[in-house]
Amino acid sequence: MIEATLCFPLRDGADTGDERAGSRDGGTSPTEVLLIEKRRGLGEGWYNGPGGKLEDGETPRECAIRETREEVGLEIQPADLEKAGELTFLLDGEGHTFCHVYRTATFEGEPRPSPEARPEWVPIDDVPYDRMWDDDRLWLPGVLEGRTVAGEFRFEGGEPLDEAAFVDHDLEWDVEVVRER
Ligand SMILES: Nc1[nH]c(=O)nc2c1ncn2[C@H]1C[C@H](O)[C@@H](COP(=O)(O)OP(=O)(O)OP(=O)(O)O)O1
Repeated sequence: MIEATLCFPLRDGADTGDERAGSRDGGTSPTEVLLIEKRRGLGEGWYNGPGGKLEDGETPRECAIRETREEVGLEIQPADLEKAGELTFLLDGEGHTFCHVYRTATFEGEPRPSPEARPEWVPIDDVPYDRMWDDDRLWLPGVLEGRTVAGEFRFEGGEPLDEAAFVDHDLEWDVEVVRER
């Protein structure tokens, strides 16, 4: 099974233009999430968080930090990355991808585009679910509210995964084991 990551940087919309846009202000909830429009590979043309596949010898946390740096140019410290979910994507009954989901409200830098990704801050209340993977509308709202999730999502119809049909799912919320990793 492919092991991959997704990372969702969060900020208060009022911080727009601030160098330290990522730091939370006195505990207020973030209002915007940094999504990317994926320019190539799996899910091309759709919105998602920065992320990608683990490289040899890399931990999921290291992968999420590297992919976020490579795709949108933000720097994240390992301790600032909060584990928010573990998602299993099955294709035709077989494990296809295991995805570690992270979020962070603390990072350095300003998002910039790369060959893989065009970054865009979007209001948490206005995430473009109609331009994302079909499963995202089921788990991303809770992740953006600060919850943890474990999910299994079944696709059918053969490779590639992004052309298969999403058929059903199981979700478990507020999962302690997810938060610990
Ligand atoms: N059903 C799904 N819902 C979702 O939100 N993200 C998914 C998903 N299935 C896969 N992903 C994400 C996880 C991971 O961040 C990414 C994997 O895509 P990659 O960018 O690693 O793949 P590519 O085929 O583009 O790889 P490269 O050729 O190595 O760039 O897609």
